[in-house]
Amino acid sequence: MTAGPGSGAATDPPAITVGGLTVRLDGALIVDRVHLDVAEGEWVTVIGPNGAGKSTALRAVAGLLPFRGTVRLHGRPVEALHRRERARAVAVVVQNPVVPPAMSVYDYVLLGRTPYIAPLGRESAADLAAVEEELAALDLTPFAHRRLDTLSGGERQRVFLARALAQGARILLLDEPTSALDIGHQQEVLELVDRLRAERGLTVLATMHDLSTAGEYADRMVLMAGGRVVAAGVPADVLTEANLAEHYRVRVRVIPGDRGPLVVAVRA
Ligand SMILES: Nc1ncnc2c1ncn2[C@@H]1O[C@H](COP(=O)(O)OP(=O)(O)OP(=O)(O)O)[C@@H](O)[C@H]1O
Repeated sequence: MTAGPGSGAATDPPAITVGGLTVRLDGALIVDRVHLDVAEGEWVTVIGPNGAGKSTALRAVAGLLPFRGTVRLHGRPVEALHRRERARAVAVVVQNPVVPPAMSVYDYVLLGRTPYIAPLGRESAADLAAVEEELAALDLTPFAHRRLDTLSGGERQRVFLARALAQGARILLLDEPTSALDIGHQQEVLELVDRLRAERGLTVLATMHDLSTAGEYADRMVLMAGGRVVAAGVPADVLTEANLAEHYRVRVRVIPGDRGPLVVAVRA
């Protein structure tokens, strides 16, 4: 399960190792003994119906939630990493982050550089250059001085991604990174992440609802339902009519496409 394009040398630990991951929230079992390895440079997307536990699993991998089991990032237990170390190792784009509404886009993206700035210190020229690079990469330069609360949903989503990229982490966790984007920006953002993955050797673990798009970009997919992994493998093995009918309770047709299976819901 760890093999895939961009895998590191045989002796390198996977970028992400998850073993027996179990999360309870307010006593309820939300993630149930999940195992998953993501190789360095690989893109794995977690799919599954609403409430399957995808976001919770992702947040646990990021070290943002207490869990049982193991989560290792480049071989190191996530809970052993200090805050700054963890932020240099893994950047997360959560769904609907709480943001200071009056903050400018520039200052918000600059927050991504916090793990590199000494406490009470000032940002360096390299920090400012990193912010400008990510703003340009996401077509956000014209918005640099706009307040966050004046942006459209899609513009905000690109700002969240810019902040995560500015963090310079080699692992990117993306929870529904394109849910607020129009089809053009959806493709633009995913292409950008894919290009940066190749250029910077990033490892991507994402959750997505658009199954065809998810299959286009992922090396491997994981289907979760009821907190458990119920299917895993290359997109063509996971995006099957039988899997989707069973776990989404919908009739679908899966058509072979140039870049992966195309999934279309059909009326009962
Ligand atoms: N504090 C909590 N106490 C109890 N249950 C919770 C708590 N927080 C979340 N849940 C439940 O955990 C389940 C999984 O939520 P999660 O957000 O991980 O699912 P998801 O697969 O990402 O769903 P979606 O596709 O809707 O975003 C949901 O049923 C949710 O209601």
